[in-house]
Amino acid sequence: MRLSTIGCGYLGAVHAACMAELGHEVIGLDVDQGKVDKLARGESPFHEPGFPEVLARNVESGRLRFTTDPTEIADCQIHFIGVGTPQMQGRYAADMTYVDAAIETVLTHAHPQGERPVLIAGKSTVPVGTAERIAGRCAASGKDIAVAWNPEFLREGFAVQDTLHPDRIVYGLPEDREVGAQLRDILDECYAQLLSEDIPRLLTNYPTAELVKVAANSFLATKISFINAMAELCDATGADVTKLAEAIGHDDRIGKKFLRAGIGFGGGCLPKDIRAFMARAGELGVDQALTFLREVDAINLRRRETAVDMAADLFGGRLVGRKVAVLGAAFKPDSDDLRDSPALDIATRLWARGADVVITDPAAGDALRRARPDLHVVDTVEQAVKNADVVMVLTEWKHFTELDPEEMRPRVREAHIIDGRNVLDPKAWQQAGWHYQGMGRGVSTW
Ligand SMILES: NC(=O)c1ccc[n+]([C@@H]2O[C@H](COP(=O)([O-])OP(=O)(O)OC[C@H]3O[C@@H](n4cnc5c(N)ncnc54)[C@H](O)[C@@H]3O)[C@@H](O)[C@H]2O)c1
Ligand SMILES: O=c1ccn([C@@H]2O[C@H](COP(=O)(O)OP(=O)(O)O[C@H]3O[C@H](CO)[C@@H](O)[C@H](O)[C@H]3O)[C@@H](O)[C@H]2O)c(=O)[nH]1
Repeated sequence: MRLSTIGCGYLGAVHAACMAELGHEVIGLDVDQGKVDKLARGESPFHEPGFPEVLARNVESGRLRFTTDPTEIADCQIHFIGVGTPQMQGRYAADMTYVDAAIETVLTHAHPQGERPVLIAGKSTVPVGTAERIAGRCAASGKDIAVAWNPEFLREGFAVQDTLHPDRIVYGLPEDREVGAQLRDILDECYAQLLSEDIPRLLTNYPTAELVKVAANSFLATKISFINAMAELCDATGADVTKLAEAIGHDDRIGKKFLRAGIGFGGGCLPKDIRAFMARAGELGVDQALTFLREVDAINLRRRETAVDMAADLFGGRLVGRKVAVLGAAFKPDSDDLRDSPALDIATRLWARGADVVITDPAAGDALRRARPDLHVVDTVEQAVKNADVVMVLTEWKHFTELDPEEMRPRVREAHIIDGRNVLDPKAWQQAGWHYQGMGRGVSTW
């Protein structure tokens, strides 16, 4: 099939390359000339394991192309919408201007031919009601262009694997059964190879598909904030939240995943998605249903200040003149994404309280230098920790979790380590002479 992906960021570029990997002919359209030039050369504009290989292979084969010229999407059967839906400045709601612009691009340049409608398949995370609104806009255009909502659940760091082996596929379809069945068949043809692997495929109406996405992210965010609330209790009582999470996680009904306490969640999805969901619930007059998400957000943001206070408390509450080595800038390991990164936020707060902050990240260094020229960014852990008064592990890159405390000890001025992700072995660090502090990890011989 001939497909387009409108928006070639973390989601769209990976989706485009993976669809080409499935044998489709794909054109990726983006408004960012620099990004398109890189992608067209087969070079990844961001850090995502496994993506460079899939990208290069499919660009080379000619099945995958990238452009800024919208006329090139004319004869595609499906247009996947993967543009951003960021939080609006100063508000909780999602900024829908990019989605609306992408839809206008398709309506202007797509040329439906033959018996089947051209399909707009929305992958961006949007407020419930968007698909219906866009379908209305398509109908008004007079062109034979229809809409399905096909939310994306990939995780950064696992984007290729998650796109090629998703744990479920959801199609939000129009209520008209005949039209809906036609759109279902078009998507089935696109995903035939995935569906042959018995991946669950759920057919829903538009609002259900849109809600599935934000409900999933709200649940994940809630799980993380729940365990971080428990971390606060652990700090107040000397209990160990990592043991607590392990113990409750043995109950299948709770499960072990997403119970890692620490400095909390960030990234381009969870924080802005729960806020946009609350804003939309308010518009729908059901804001009370989601007031718990305010608490989820508040608990999450509190973790960042808690980490800063932990560092300050080591020096009687004053960070002025203290050298803090921050290990990690990206919002999670195996990514260079700095959007709403707890690590970067903490580094900024430390700096604002007068600390001499030196930060390093195995992948996000260049992006960090561009985004934050005010911060002192270095290439290596050795440079970062040199003469540090406290070392903070804020992104759990393997590179950091495997650090040797014995080898690190002579490099620092004062041997304080704050484990913002609860990923280090406290005993190993203590035995090497460090004062170790986790987040809600207490001090226990057990
Ligand atoms: N990043 C993820 O892991 C992920 C996973 C699932 C869903 N999502 C959702 O997918 C959407 C995209 O997220 P992302 O992380 O890829 O964002 P991103 O910022 O990395 O990418 C968005 C891209 O869209 C481009 N763009 C903006 N307006 C355009 C237009 N009119 N025409 C063509 N291109 C345009 C931008 O230049 C950018 O390259 C969001 O709604 C997000 O919530 C993201
Ligand atoms: O137990 C945990 C698990 C995660 N995190 C943090 O939570 C954030 C988000 O992590 P993760 O969900 O793995 O990353 P994303 O790539 O943002 O993926 C989420 O957001 C995407 C965009 O909507 C969805 O597609 C994915 O399904 C959803 O997991 C990161 O800062 C993690 O450090 C924790 O603090 N504790």
